[in-house]
Amino acid sequence: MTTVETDTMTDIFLSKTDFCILEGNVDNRLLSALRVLGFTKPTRIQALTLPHLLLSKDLIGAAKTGSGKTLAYLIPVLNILIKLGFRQKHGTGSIILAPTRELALQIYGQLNKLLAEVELTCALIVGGEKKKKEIDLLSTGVNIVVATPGRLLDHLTNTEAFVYKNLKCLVVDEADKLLEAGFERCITAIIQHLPNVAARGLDIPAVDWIIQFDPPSDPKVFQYYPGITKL
Ligand SMILES: Nc1ncnc2c1ncn2[C@@H]1O[C@H](COP(=O)(O)OP(=O)(O)OP(=O)(O)O)[C@@H](O)[C@H]1O
Repeated sequence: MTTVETDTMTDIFLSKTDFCILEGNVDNRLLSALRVLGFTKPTRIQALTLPHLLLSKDLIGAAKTGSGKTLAYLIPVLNILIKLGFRQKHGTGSIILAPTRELALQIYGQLNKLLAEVELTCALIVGGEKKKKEIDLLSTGVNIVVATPGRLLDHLTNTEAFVYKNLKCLVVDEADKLLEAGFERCITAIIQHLPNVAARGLDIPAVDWIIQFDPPSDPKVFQYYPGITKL
């Protein structure tokens, strides 16, 4: 897709065309999962972000709770890994970070629904669960990891069999909450472990798109996104 095509796709999406517009750009099995879920039209944040994320652009998106942000990033994340032919031997291609177990579980639930017809593997790595079980799981080569920060950092540091050198996407869900919860140091340490992501950092100038149609009431919140506190 060129930029013009990207803009056109956004326009078509915003004029309430359905997910069929993604045919040819998104794997049919993902589109089929969307149909099974009964999702026909993208929400506004999905319409605004999908054309960019499908081109693997870096993006910060802000929209109110319940607006469909999870699918907005899950569809492109899965599509990228499918396109690249990710198998268990390639290890983890995407990490999705969430501030709480509850949110991580919610994301994991949506992820599994989208993966109904796809062979990618996924795991939920959250504090409070048995570490040995997670180590065994990570050792099998898990393509998508949904995690809370503390437990993820623990595995990045201590689990030798955790293969993440092929990582392609890092999603920081509810980044403002992650930092509110005092995780900033932990997230910085996580990013230092990650190839590609660490090299580029998460600086605002390195982000291709910032899509924000429902900004937080206090703009200062943006000062606390990971990677920009030094600005
Ligand atoms: N295109 C769509 N059409 C219909 N329903 C959708 C669509 N996209 C997502 N949903 C549903 O809308 C609900 C809210 O979506 P989601 O949890 O992704 O919102 P969110 O913006 O991530 O919320 P939060 O800020 O709480 O994480 C979910 O039940 C989801 O399955």
